[in-house]
Amino acid sequence: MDHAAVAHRTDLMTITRHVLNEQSKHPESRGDFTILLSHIVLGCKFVCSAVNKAGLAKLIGLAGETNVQGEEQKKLDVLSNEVFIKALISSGRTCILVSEEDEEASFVEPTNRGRYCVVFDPLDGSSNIDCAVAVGTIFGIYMVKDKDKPTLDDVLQPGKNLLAAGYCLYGSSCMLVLSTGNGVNGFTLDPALGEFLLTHLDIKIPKKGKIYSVNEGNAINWDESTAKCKFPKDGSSPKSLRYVGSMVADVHRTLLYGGIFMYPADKKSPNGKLRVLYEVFPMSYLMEKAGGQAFTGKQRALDLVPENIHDRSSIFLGSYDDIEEIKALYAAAEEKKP
Ligand SMILES: O=P(O)(O)OC[C@H]1O[C@](O)(COP(=O)(O)O)[C@@H](O)[C@@H]1O
Ligand SMILES: [Mg+2]
Ligand SMILES: [Mg+2]
Repeated sequence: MDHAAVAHRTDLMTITRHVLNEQSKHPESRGDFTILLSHIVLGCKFVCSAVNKAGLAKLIGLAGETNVQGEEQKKLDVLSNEVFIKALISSGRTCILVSEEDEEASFVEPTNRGRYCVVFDPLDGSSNIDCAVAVGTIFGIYMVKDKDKPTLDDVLQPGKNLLAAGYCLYGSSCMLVLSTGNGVNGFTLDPALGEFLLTHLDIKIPKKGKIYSVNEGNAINWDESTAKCKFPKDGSSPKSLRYVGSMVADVHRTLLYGGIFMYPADKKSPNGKLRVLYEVFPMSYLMEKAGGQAFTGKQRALDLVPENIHDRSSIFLGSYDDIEEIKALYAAAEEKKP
């Protein structure tokens, strides 16, 4: 690593400095948000190092427990969950925590409580952990109405009320992609410095893409509209299929290259597979902030109002024009219905 070259770069923007710059635009801000984000960043660094050495540290394989989704938990699911819960509570800025791995929402002790609710998927793409394929962490942040009287309604809010959302990709490089409302930025972890540096400023998804990402293995259970999604309306050649099976990796590629990521509802899973609060909402928020769209097959994903913390939803997200075509497909199918 040519540190001298790095040191001379004027844009040596760390994620902390970026968030502080954002904070300075809000004179009323007390820095709570910045402190919360710095603890999420710490959690991501910890999980990144654990993922990188999973095979060495005997972090491969099952933990021997089953989570509320009925999924067998991987050791890294459990470790990542513990790391984020500890980091979020020790920030002293959180009030309610919702994790994919915990059946119930956690209400932080009043003595150590803050104003933010964090919904998160500590380790996304669990099926890929043991084969060292890219995985990630997904999070969304809401504000509690009254931190002295927090209720589940503070998290069962539509996604459009999110204050911020992001994900951390543990892939060939470790990247944290974040939006606090103004645009989407990407930060790459410099392993030597241990710092996330700004490498992708103001990410904008291409208006149209050549790639679609879906588990084609479910195609047999799809309805007619879903089966048509990969075929561009203009009759040009079908999009190319790319599917990692980790939502973070598939959405990250979609955000940078354009196209569609989808996990549609089907005969087998009438509500789709992905969870509204800590998968669908954060990714939909980022997609919209980057100029794309997120659609459930019926409505704008961020307008959904979840009834339970582990609700699932069908989801199509990606390039603006591609999602417009999918919305037209579903609208046409709706019109044809008797
Ligand atoms: O194996 P399938 O049915 O294609 O599902 C893959 C999807 O499930 C997930 O792995 C679910 O997330 P978790 O790994 O966090 O449970 C997504 O990352 C991914 O998009
Ligand atoms: Mg997940
Ligand atoms: Mg998970």
